[in-house]
Amino acid sequence: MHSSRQLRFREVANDIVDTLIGIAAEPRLMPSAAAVPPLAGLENSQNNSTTKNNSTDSESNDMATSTPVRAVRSSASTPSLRSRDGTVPPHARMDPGGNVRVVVRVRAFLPREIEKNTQCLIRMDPATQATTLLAPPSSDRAETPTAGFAKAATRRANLEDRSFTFDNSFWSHQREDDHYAEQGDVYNSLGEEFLDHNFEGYHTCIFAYGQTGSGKSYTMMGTPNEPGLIPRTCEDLFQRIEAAQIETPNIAYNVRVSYFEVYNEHVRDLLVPVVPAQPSYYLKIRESPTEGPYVKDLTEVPVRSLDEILRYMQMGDRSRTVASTKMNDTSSRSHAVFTILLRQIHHDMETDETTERSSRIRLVDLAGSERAKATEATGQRLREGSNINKSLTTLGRVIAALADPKSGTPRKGGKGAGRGRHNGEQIVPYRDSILTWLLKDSLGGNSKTAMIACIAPGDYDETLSTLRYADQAKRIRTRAVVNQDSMSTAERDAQMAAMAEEIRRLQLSVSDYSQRRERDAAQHEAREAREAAREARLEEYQTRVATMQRMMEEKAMVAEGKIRSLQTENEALRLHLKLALDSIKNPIPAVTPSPSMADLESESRETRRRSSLFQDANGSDRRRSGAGGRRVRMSLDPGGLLVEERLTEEDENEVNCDPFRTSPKKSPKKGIDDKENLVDEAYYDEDDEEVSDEYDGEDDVYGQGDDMEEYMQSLLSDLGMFRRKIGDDKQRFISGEPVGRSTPVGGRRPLTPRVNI
Ligand SMILES: Nc1ncnc2c1ncn2[C@@H]1O[C@H](COP(=O)(O)OP(=O)(O)OP(=O)(O)O)[C@@H](O)[C@H]1O
Repeated sequence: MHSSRQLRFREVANDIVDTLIGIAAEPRLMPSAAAVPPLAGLENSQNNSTTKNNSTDSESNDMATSTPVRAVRSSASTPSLRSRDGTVPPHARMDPGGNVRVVVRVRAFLPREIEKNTQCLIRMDPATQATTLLAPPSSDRAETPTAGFAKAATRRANLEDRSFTFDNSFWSHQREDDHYAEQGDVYNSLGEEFLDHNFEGYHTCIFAYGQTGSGKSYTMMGTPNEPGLIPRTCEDLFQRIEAAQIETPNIAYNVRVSYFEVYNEHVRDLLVPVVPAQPSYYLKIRESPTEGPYVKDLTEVPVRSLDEILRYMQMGDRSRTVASTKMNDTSSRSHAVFTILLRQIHHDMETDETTERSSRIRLVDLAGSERAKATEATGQRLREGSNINKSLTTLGRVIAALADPKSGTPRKGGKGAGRGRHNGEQIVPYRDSILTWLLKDSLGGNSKTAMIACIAPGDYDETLSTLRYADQAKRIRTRAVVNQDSMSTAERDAQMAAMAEEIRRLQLSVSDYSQRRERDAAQHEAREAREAAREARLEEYQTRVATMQRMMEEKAMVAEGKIRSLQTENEALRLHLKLALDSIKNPIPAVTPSPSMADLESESRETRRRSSLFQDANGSDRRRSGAGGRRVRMSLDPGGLLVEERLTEEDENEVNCDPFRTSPKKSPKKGIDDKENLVDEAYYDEDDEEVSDEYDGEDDVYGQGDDMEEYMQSLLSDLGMFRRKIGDDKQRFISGEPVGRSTPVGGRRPLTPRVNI
C-alpha cells in the first residue's frame, strides 16, 4: 500500500516537473528560454556533442583523444521510432542552441587516380573519430608543379601530418575495411537523427562541402543502386508518416517540397521544366522579418507519397547544371538546395486543443571549390568556377564570423567593408553572396545544422583547406527553436473571428478597390473614347487642311494660267488694233477688174484730186475736224467707253511723229495706271459731218472708209469690253471668286473667239 502510494506520488511529481519544463521551454511563454542553461541530466546528444566540440577545436591529437567517442556506425539500423508519436518530449523544446554538427567523409580512388598510382593521405580512427591528413611522401612533393620554386619547395619540405576530430569521420575509401561507411551508414548516423529533429519541430540543414570531385553529390544524392542522404531522408520521412498515421490518427501531416539551384549568383527553380532554346528564368530573393530570406515565387509542390517526392527530386536533379571537367565527369556547376517542408497538425480531443508544428529540412549539395589550373577550365566553365569559388569564399567568411564572432577582423573591401563591428561583434557578411544570404537562417539562426566535409584521398592541399574549413564550422552555434503553435478551441475561435473580420475588411477594401478600378476603367474608357474622337476630328481637320491647300494650289495654278492667257489675248488684241489702225491710215484700194484707158485717166484725175484734198501745207496726212479743222484723239475711258479728245497743236505734232505712241500725260482719266491705259488709247482722225458734207459727191471713196470706221468702232467696243472684263477678272481674282466668268456686256459675244481669229 505504502509502496503503491510512493509510486503514485513519484508519477505525479514527474508529471509536474515535465509540465514546468514544458512551460519553461515554450518560447511564447518564456522568450528567454534559449538563454537558460540546460537542466542537469536533460542534455540531449546534441548538447553532448557541443561540449565535445568546444573542447576539441584544434588540430592536436591529444585533445582529440580526450573527447567522448562517437561510434561511426549508427545504433539504429531501421528508421528511428523516437518521433513517431508526433509529440515532442518536453526537454526537446528547450534546446539552448547547439554547435554545427561536422562530419568528414573520404571517398575511394577514381580510375584516373589509380592510374597515377596516387597515395592515400588520409587515416581515420573509428574509435576516436579522428581524421589525420598525412604529409605527402617527398618523392610526390618533388613532382608537384611548384617544386621548381624555392619558396614553395621549402614549404612542401615542411609539410607535416595534421589531425582533426569531428563528430563523425566516415571511411568510404576501401570497401574491404571493417569501418567502411556505406551510404546507409552516413544516413543512419546523421540523417536519421536530423529527421528526428524535424518531427520535433526544428528546422534542420545538412550541407556537403568539399573540393570538386570529392564526393558531395554522391553523398547527398547518390546513385540508383546506392541512394544518398536526400532519397534516404525522403524514404524515412514517408515511412514514419505512414506508421504515425496508423498509431496516432489525430495527427495530420502535410509535406511540400521545393528544389532550386544557385548558378552564377542567380536562383533557378529546378521544378519548373526547362524550355529548350529559351533563356533561363531566374527568381528573386526577399527577406521577411519573421521568416528570414526566402526565394520569391519558388515552386512548392505538395507531396503525398515517397514515389511522388522521388519523382520531383529526380526531375530537379535532371534540370541541374552539370558539366564535365578534367577533375570530374559530372561536375555540379551550381549549389543545389532541396527543401522539404513538414507540417504536423495535432488535435487533442480531450482538451480540444490544436497544435501545429512546422519544420524545414534543407539538404544542400554545394558546388565544389576548384583551381582553374587543375580543372583546366576556360570560357563558361572558368566563369562558373570563379562564381563558385567566390560564393564559397563568402561562405568561409560567414563561417569564420559565426565561429568566432568577437575575434574576427572586419574584412577590407566588398559590401561589408567599413561596417566594422556591431556591439563588439563583427557583422556577418551573409548578403555578400546569394548562397550565404539564403542559408542565413541555417548557418547562424533557427536551425540544427550539419556539414559533411567531403575529401579526396590524394590531394594534400585541397584536403587541408577543407578540413580547416570544417574545423572552423564546428564552432558555429545556432539557436534552434521548436516551431510550434498551440491554441485552445476558444483561442482558435477568437483567432478565427478576428481573421474573419480581417477578411471582411479586406474584402470591403478589395471590392472598394475593384469599384474604384471599375470607375477608373469607365472613366478611362470615356477618356479614351474622347481621345479617339478628338484624334478622328484632328485627322479630319488635317485632311481638310491638306485638301484646302491642294485646292488653293490648283486655284493659284488656274489663276496663273488665266493671267497668262489674258496677257496673250491682250497682246493679240493690241496687234489686232495696230493692224486695224494701219489699215485705216493706209487703206487698201478696191481691186477693179481690168480698167479701160478712160478709167485709168479718170482714176488719175481722182488721185490728184484726193491728194489736193488730204495734203496740207506741210504735206502731212490728216483729217480735219469740223470744229476749226482741229484733229481729235479717240480713246477708251476706264469703263471701256469710247471718248474723243480734241488735240492741241502740240499734240498734233506728237501724233504726226508717232501715231501709236502712248501718251500718259494726255490720258483722259487722271490717276489710272499707265499700263492699264496701254490699250485704252488709240489715235485716229475724227470723221465728222463737215468733212462728209464737203465730199458728199465722193461716196465711192468714203464708202470704204465708213466700213472701216464701223469696223473700228466694233473693235474699240470689243476693246472696251475686254478692258472691263480684265477689270472684272482682276477683282474676282483678288476677292477669290472663280475667274473667267465674265458677264457679256451689251449682249456682245465673248471676246476670246475674236482673239483667236
Ligand atoms: N564514397 C564513394 N564511393 C565510391 N565512389 C565515389 C564516392 N564518392 C564519390 N565517388 C565518385 O567520385 C566521383 C566524383 O564524385 P561527385 O560527383 O559526387 O563529386 P562532387 O564533389 O560532387 O564533385 P563536383 O563538386 O565537381 O560536383 C563520382 O564518379 C562518384 O561516383
